Amino acid sequence: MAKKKNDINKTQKKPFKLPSLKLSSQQKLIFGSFLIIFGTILFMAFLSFIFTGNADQSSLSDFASREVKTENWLSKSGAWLSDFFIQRGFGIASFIIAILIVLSGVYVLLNLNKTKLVSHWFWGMLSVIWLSVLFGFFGNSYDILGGTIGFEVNTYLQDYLGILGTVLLLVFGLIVYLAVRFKVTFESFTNIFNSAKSKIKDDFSNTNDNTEEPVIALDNNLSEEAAAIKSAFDIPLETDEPVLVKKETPKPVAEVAPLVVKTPVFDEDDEDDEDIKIEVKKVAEELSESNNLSDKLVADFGQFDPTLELSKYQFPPLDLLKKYDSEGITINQEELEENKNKIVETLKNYNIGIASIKATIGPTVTLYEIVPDAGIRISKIKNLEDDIALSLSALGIRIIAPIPGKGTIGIEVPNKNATIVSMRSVIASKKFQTSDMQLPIALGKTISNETFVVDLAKMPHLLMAGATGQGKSVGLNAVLTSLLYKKHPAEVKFVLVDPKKVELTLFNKIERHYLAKLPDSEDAIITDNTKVINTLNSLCIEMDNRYELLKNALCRNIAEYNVKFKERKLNPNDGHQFLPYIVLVVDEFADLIMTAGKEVETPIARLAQLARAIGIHLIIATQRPSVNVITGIIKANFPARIAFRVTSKIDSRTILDGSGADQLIGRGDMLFTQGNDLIRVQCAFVDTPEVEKITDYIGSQKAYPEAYLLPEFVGEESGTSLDIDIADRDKLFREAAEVIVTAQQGSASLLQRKLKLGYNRSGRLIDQLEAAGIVGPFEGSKARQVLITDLTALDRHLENEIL
Ligand SMILES: Nc1ncnc2c1ncn2[C@@H]1O[C@H](COP(=O)(O)OP(=O)(O)OP(=O)(O)O)[C@@H](O)[C@H]1O
Repeated sequence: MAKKKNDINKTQKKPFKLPSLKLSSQQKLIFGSFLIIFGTILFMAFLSFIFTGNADQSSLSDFASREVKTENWLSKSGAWLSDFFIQRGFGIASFIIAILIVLSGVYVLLNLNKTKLVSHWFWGMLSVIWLSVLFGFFGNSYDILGGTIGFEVNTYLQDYLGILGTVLLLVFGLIVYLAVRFKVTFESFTNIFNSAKSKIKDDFSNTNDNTEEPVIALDNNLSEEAAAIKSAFDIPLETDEPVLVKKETPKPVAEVAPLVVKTPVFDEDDEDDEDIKIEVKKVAEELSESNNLSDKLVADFGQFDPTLELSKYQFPPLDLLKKYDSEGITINQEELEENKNKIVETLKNYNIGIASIKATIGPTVTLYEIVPDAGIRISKIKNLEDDIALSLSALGIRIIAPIPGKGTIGIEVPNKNATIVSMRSVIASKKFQTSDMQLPIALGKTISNETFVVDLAKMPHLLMAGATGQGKSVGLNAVLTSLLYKKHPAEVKFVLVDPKKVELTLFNKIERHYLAKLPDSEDAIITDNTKVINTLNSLCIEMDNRYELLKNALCRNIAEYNVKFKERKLNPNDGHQFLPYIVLVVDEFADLIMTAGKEVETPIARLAQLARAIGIHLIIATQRPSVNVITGIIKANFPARIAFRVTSKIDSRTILDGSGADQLIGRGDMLFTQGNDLIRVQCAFVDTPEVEKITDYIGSQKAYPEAYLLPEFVGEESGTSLDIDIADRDKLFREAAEVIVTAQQGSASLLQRKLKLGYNRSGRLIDQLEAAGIVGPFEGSKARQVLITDLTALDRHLENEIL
């Protein structure tokens, strides 16, 4: 068994592989052009040698001497090279070598298939040898024809085979060459012969007006053999009328009979069979090509570039952002010492000894890490928070006991002079510039003065809370600015909800670049609460539509989907398109939830639960982080939270599930969490004039014809009660009825799938169908009963309704 396997392995030919010689583009240019020039030099020298070879004969021995003149076009080198290749080598067949060298140069330069080049060299050199041996016959009178090698090999062969034997050997060599190289067969010879013959015959018949007689006469003159060859060729030419005449003529019947037997047509058929085989192979190749249509498209047009429509778009330059004088941390040694002493003393007062203390200076706070003496309870230090704050006479002291993963206790003490973390410094940081995150946000700097960059796509939604005046709006602007500096308008769209009507208005200028809106709305920035509800529901429809696209494309998330689309594996005719990320920003969420309640909460919760995979991300900011604003369902779906300073411990608990936010010092001092650790960050500061400059810069550039349009949402006003007026029915009512009747299944999710609708609209459609008596009432988890049996009955039902 094993042996058999081995045999099989042996018989399986491994494809010939050239040793890979990797050349850089520059090396290819140098090497390729060298070969082309060298080959051309050889060619010119050889050509010149034919005329000047004799004259230069004598000068070759004095190659080194400058006085000796040569007549070759390429002087001494030309004369020497020609003598080497032609006189002492292969004779005039050496021209082929020059051509092969030029060809090699072209292959290297254009990076063509090297296996083909090897084949050219192999067959080229065989031709050189064959020709030089052939020309060797004339070596005595014209020695340059075959060169020394050709002459010597020829005479050697003649010694053993004689002239005739040598000629036959060369003919045999030629046959082998033609058969192997050009796949010439015996039939192709006969075909050439036949076609020549038929041409003569055609010419002959064309010159005679009376075609019938001479053809018969010609046939009569044919020998049996010749007639057979003729018929072999005539049969495929169906329009060849003289042949028909010949077949109908009774006279040559006797000849026709053996024709059928002897006719080489069958041989030709056999050959045809072989051709068919070859064609089958071709079909297979074509098939494989069509499978890799996307590869071909990518090879022809390159990957799809979503930024093409605004290919000249310029990202805002760094100069638009302000530099601050108070930037850069200055270490105030005195302050450090003073704080350290106070900490040590305070702890000593409570009998807590310290083994070591270390300080890390951040932009707003300094972290003192202490290692207490062995045997000290951590809770004891934690309880001293207020006492330490008192003794340091500073606001915003936070004790982290212990610092996760470090085994030390941290005491964060605000610096006397806080430094501003400018947006410019975080945007310019290497960490942000080189990040390959999908939606990178440079939030600010950590306590150890490192730039803090997070990926919104990973969060996947963000909840921001903080008392008024503590830096929320600046935080939102920092988030939006980060995305503007990193993402092309084709890659991200913002849906901005701003009930305060002032904070986000600046972004109006980039409406046609970066904003998304409802088809019928005038302003892209939403300030009206009813419009917010429509927009949120529209986003839900967009989400459902995107899920449908992802499902059809067999992708798990938007990143995979977009990669597939860029690789041209998804057909735009099937509704596929490049999907930009959508970032929904809601400022003053409290205001919204107070006025719209469940109507806002439901779509927000739905988006928060489901939208992460399809690239819709939510950022919600609120002043009042109370439980009736940040409800359980919202909290559960927003694992990433930012807390600016809040006024009470309760608020801190609502937003962070723990205290800490109440001990912040304000002005952009914040705590960030993504589920586990709390990270203290100084938010980057971006002022309104800076945002204005950025939006002006972007707004002045070429834009899309309009903002990114979200799917249309038919609002609740269209009614949900069961006594729905016929005129108020949804535009898709009839279609929905047909879907339900055809499937005999009264479910809203069926409509959602088939008509690509959102949850709410399909629910409303079902209500309307119920009101129209097409489906039965709601039956809990079961699908509703369909009361109409088929489409004809449905037509009748709807017609009666109108009457
Ligand atoms: N990151 C920061 N660095 C320095 N100063 C800041 C920072 N963030 C905010 N501030 C200061 O705090 C002030 C108020 O900030 P901001 O307008 O963002 O507060 P807010 O929380 O949005 O207030 P409101 O809820 O009333 O709109 C700013 O004008 C600025 O002076």
